Amino acid sequence: MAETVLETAGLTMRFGGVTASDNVDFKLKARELRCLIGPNGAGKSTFFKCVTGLLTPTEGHVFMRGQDVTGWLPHQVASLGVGIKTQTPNVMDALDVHENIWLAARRFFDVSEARARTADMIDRLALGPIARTELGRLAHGERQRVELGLVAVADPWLVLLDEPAAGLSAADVDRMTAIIHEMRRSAAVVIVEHDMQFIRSIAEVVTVFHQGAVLMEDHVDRVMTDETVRRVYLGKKA
Ligand SMILES: Nc1ncnc2c1ncn2[C@@H]1O[C@H](COP(=O)(O)OP(=O)(O)OP(=O)(O)O)[C@@H](O)[C@H]1O
Repeated sequence: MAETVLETAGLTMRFGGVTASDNVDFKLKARELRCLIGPNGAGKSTFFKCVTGLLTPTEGHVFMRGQDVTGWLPHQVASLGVGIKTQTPNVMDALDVHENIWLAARRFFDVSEARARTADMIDRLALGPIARTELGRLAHGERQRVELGLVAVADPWLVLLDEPAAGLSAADVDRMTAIIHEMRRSAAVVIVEHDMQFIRSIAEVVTVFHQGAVLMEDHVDRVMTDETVRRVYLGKKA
């Protein structure tokens, strides 16, 4: 049976009187892809932040490959070999694409390995034409592609992505999908996403959040046709 790479047990986060994450038990297997969906305020981001170390849960635990990482900071979680893409860009605008990817690779590999991986990533992401362009000058879709490159170049075994398709064109979403599929050859992937078209195109098992708790966890096709999910959380158009 595939190894469980990410698990939460009773994960709870309260902000004053608001229970943003409510006793969430979650399990993800090696090379599994899981989308987290739910309406605004359902608790997806809070769950994501507790898992990535941006927030310390009020109660409960986060385990990665069996290790209790509850309360670890994001850079400590990342040092385990976990790729994290938050909604806040983690790039250096004054440096060019090549330099950004090189720095990300160098955190994990020696000089020659980092050099090879940087070149390979630029090639795979078709970033060659903009390799010497400063990040600050790139279009949104190009930046998102670079940010995914920063995650992928470290060869993570677990990838956590918060709204990777936000604001992307259809062509950029296609590229993003291809990159995610490629990462999945060696990594489990969690994606928090609003874009239903993207979810339909990429998702397998989907976890639906509502009021901080898990409402349903099933294959995307069954989730999309579930009456409760459709009526209450996705709207009739979904
Ligand atoms: N820092 C905070 N302080 C107080 N309340 C918060 C904080 N962060 C989130 N909340 C509340 O927790 C609940 C869950 O919010 P969260 O952002 O996790 O939901 P979400 O599903 O990610 O929503 P969205 O899709 O809009 O991003 C909401 O009621 C929100 O107002």
